[in-house]
Amino acid sequence: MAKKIYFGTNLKMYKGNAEVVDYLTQLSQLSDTLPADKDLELFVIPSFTALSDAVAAVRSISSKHPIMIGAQNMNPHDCGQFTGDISPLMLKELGVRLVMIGHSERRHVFKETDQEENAKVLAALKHQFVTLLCVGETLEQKNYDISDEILRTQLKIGLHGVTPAQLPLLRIAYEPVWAIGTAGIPASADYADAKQAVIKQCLIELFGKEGNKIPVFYGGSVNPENAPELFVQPHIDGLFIGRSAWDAEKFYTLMSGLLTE
Ligand SMILES: O=C[C@H](O)COP(=O)(O)O
Repeated sequence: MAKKIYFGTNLKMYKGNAEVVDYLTQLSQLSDTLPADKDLELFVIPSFTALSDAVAAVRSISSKHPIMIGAQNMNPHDCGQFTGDISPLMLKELGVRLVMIGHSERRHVFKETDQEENAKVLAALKHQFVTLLCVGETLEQKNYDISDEILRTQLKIGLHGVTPAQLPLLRIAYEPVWAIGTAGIPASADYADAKQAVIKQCLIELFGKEGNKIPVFYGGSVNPENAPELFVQPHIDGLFIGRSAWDAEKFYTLMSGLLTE
């Protein structure tokens, strides 16, 4: 069977509700024209305020490749005294299917720890969300040549207590912090692939041969120029894109170019 291919985008704090609905309407129509014989998982992760209408928008358009809607963060508790936070039950109620945990901006701007990411991962899996754990080293850590240790630590703590039965819901995104966003320097395909191999090896150590089935994506300044080389790397199962995917047509063009090559 052909290998499953993954494409996703995190809209960060850039699109309001109306803009997300327009974007998803356009992207759903376009995704329907992507090659029907490809096994694709497409996901879009908008801000919390757009989630309800985002779910409705993708449900209202039939596409051969439906888009899964995800949340950018989640409190691990079902309810409680956590003003300003959003619980798994609230996301479930809206029909959200995926939760992203430990994005670089959550870790470095909001100072979330590996232990906090672990509590969120366990809660997301308990509630049957597709659970996307992001990992990645900072430039300082890269310069100290401790990237592998950092990735292994983030995975070993972040995934502590995950059971083999939960693995089909798990996704990992490797996003080197220095490669992300407007100030980011894209990782070379060789570097990205080498780190993805470290991640895959660690997943095998944690979960045995089932660990090798966990999809691992690359993210960090993916663009139309570097996507083709990244996409064909042996340890990269999908691309997780920011800026280059925020225009539906450009995202579609990037995906269709890779799928028809
Ligand atoms: O969540 C997505 C990543 O942070 C990548 O963003 P970027 O492609 O704009 O660097």
